[in-house]
Amino acid sequence: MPSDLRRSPDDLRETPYQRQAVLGFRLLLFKPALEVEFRRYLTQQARLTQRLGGVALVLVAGGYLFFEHILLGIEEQPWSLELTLLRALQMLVGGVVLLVSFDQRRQSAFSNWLLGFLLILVGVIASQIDLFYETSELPLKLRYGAGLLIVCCFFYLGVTFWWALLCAMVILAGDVVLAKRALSPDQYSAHLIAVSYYLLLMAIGSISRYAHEYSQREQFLMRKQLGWMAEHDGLTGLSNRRSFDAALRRAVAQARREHLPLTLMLLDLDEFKAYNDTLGHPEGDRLLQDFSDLFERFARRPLDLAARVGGEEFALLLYDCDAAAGRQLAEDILQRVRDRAFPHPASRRGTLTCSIGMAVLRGSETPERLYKHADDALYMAKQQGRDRGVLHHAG
Ligand SMILES: Nc1nc2c(ncn2[C@@H]2O[C@H](COP(=O)(O)OP(=O)(O)OP(=O)(O)O)[C@@H](O)[C@H]2O)c(=O)[nH]1
Repeated sequence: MPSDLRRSPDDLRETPYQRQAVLGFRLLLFKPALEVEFRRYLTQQARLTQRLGGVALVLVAGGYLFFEHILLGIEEQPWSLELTLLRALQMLVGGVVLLVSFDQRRQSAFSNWLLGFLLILVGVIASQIDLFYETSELPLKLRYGAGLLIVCCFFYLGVTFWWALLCAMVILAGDVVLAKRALSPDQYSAHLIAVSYYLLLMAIGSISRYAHEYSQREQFLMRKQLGWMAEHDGLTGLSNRRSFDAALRRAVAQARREHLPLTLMLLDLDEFKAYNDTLGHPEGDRLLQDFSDLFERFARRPLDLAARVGGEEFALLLYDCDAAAGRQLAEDILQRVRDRAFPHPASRRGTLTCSIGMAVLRGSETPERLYKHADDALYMAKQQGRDRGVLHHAG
């Protein structure tokens, strides 16, 4: 595990990815919500190999069918029709794998078990075909098809380790059961050599797949962590300025298209420099975190966004919110901060207060202009004595 992922400093907000990295995943399982996300990631990663696997299965099964009919002349065998049907079924499964790999919407939800089931099906068919040859008098006998499928469980299709292991074990058990039924005691004893070879393949496949999936999980956590860091503020866990700017641009475009009001609120802690100077920077950081926990609850709708856009400056984007509703919400925030009474020994009140500047999107105003208006209103709130909200007026 990379050391920077393992670290979870007290002063930074821990992400689910860091938490999982600290907890570890030796059993190749994440916490349920993260596991769902990982499965989606895994299926996306395996899409190409699934496609190749599906095409390979159609070509290999089709190629064998051609070879068996044209070159081996299996028509004389009593099991010729069954073999043809089984080969056709293998080709059909290849087609289904191909289709599954293109069905992006449903893929991650059920592909793990569906692909596992298909692997078992093709594996058991391969066992049965091996046994046809084993009991025949043909000079050339095709063998070890089941072994090939055991290996395929661990690679190519993006099936998770435990599920792949279970599939491989079912194929192996199926092979043993079919062989016991179809072969004479002598033939069965000889067949056990193939079984031991399958066991070996299963062990090699398991070890390789375990190591591979472990590093895939590690990579997943790293990527997610990096993605999170690019969009969030490490101290408070709120969206950062960068993702806020992007959200603001999107919200302005959407509000204009839907003819809905959009309010931007900029909020600044009052006399925070004095707080830092009196209690120290680490206490200042803690206050920023506590304040963020309170503040982010005011982003209630799906398109609302709470962000930390500067040192002690926060922004709240309120979609489908007009001036009256924005004013009311600003009052609620100010009151909530007063009620929470964060001690601020260096302030006149003795507890923390904040100031809010608001602007409502007008006409063809740009996101930058909207931000500027909210910033001007915040400046006025500070000028008018702090602990208040001011709405920017046109003109
Ligand atoms: N602890 C801590 N302080 C920060 C952080 N970012 C900025 N600050 C401090 O926030 C303070 C902001 O000070 P000012 O801009 O003068 O604002 P203020 O003291 O709140 O005054 P008013 O806004 O006018 O009420 C500065 O002392 C910064 O060092 C941070 O991440 N952690």
